[in-house]
This record gives sequence, C-alpha cells and structure tokens, in this order.
Amino acid sequence: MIKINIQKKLTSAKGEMLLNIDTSIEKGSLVTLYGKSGAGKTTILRTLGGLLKPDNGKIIVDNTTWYNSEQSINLKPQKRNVGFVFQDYALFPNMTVKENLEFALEKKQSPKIITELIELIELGELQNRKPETLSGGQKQRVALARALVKKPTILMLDEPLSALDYEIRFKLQQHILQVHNEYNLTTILISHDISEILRMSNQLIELDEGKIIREGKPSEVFNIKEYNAKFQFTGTIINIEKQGFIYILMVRIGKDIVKIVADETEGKQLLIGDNILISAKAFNPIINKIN
Ligand SMILES: Nc1ncnc2c1ncn2[C@@H]1O[C@H](COP(=O)(O)OP(=O)(O)OP(=O)(O)O)[C@@H](O)[C@H]1O
Repeated sequence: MIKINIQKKLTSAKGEMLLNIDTSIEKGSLVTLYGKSGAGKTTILRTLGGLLKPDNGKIIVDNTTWYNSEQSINLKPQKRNVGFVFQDYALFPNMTVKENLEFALEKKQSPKIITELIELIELGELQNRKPETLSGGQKQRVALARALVKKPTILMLDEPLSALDYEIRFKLQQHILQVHNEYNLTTILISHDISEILRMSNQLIELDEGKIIREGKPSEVFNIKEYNAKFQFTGTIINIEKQGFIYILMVRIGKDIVKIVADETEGKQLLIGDNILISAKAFNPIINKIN
C-alpha cells in the first residue's frame, strides 16, 4: 500500500497554487493520474520519486516511510527504488540499446534481468543499435525496459505514449500491462487518453488545481457502462447531421475523422464538442457520452 499525504506550494500560471493530496494506492494497482495541464500530475510523480520535496506530509510505501516532514525523513531518490519513463526518452545517445540497459544495473545485480527484459519487450533485434537509429515507439520500449532493470517497487510513466501513433501506442500499452503483471508492479501512469485509461488502469485519480476532484474505478468516474465489447475507442464529435430517425456523427479520433451512425435516443443527447466512447458489439456501435 502506498499512502500519500502531501502539501506543497506551487507557482502556477494564475499565481500560487497549493498541491494538497491525500490518497492511497493498493499494491499491484495500475493507477492513472488524469487532469488538465498544470493540475499537478508530474509534481506528484516527482515528489514520490524524491526529485522534489513537499512542504509537509508523509509518503509511506509498504510500511516504509519515504518522507515524513515531522520526523525529518526524506529518502534519497536512489533509496526509493522507482522506475521512471518520460515522454522524452532520455536515453544515452552514445550507448547501444543493450548498453543503455546495462548502465541501469546496480553493482550487485545479476545481468540476467537484461536478457529477460530484452526478450520480454522484444528488443532482441535492436540491442546493438544506437538510440538515434530507432523510431519513437522503439525508443520508448527501451526506456521502459531501462526503468525496469532495477526491479522497481513503483513504475511511473509520465505520458510515455502521447507522442506515438495509435498502432504503436496500442502495442506499448500491451507491453506495459505485460510487465506490470509479470513483475507485480504498482504502476502510476499519467494519461489524457480516456480509452487508454479505461483499457489499462483499475484506479483513476482526477486532479484539478492541485486537488483530487474525482477518484475511483475509471468506468465509474467517467460514468460509462461497462460492456463486454470487442473494441472501444474515444473521440470528439465535430459535426452532427440528422437524417430521418438517425443521426450521423462526424467524430475526430486522434488524427482520423470517421462517420458513425447513432440512433435517435443516443443522438438527441449529443452535442458538437462532446467526448464520446464508442464500443462495438456484434457490429452495433454503442455510443456513450463521457462526463
Ligand atoms: N518546483 C516547483 N515549484 C513551484 N511550482 C512548480 C514546481 N514544479 C512545478 N510547478 C508548477 O506547478 C504546476 C503543476 O505542474 P505539473 O507539471 O505538476 O502539472 P501537470 O498536471 O503535470 O501538467 P501537464 O499535463 O502540462 O504536464 C505548474 O503550474 C508548474 O508551473
């Protein structure tokens, strides 16, 4: 169990903002931090990782105190055993993929983990290449493997997938889920993508101006009925056209625009600009407005 109770004064674009977080995360969960830009998501990861000191509070991980302002405890980042993956890959350009992973090994650690990760994250063919010769998705797989070398207690992913296109993103999501389960990790992911959140995480923490405004199971927080659907994706309505008893929705999904037919009950509730979740079951699209 990770218990986080921290306060820190931040300087936002609007002036002073108090980050005030009090929550707990079950061991083994995959949690998403979600919220507007500047809400405090990255700051939470940095304070958990020991890169930034809160003004007050406590961070307790599996009964070990990582931070306690009253007892003046503040474990160094190296003692916290967290793995970070950021949107910019931060790989060493002069080292090969394998050397990048080896660099993360601790002195006493067996190099077996490197071979294991290369296999698990499918880096075999890339292991002797330098980062500059890799695609964004490949670099991010290396960054993920590197973060796992030390077998972290917590894996923290700060929008690692946002620069990648859909197909590569989906593959990386699978890799993240796979390592999360394989290594019994507690994973904290920052994401803005609702279908990614629904697919990947079992707990959602929504932040606004430094405070938690909603928290719980993602489908409950977004008020989405759970369907046993074959596929789901999210998009934004950019046009609605009524044709007799049906509505033709023009929906922007990532870089693509698609047309979807909604029935009268669904169509009446929708407006241009709404974010929707589209699920399909037996070829019938089911459209849900996301709150
Ligand atoms: N060390 C610091 N001292 C004071 N203010 C800070 C510090 N670090 C970040 N901030 C401010 O705190 C606010 C929250 O920043 P943070 O990076 O946590 O937001 P975020 O939710 O991750 O946003 P984004 O989605 O854009 O990455 C911002 O206004 C930022 O300028």
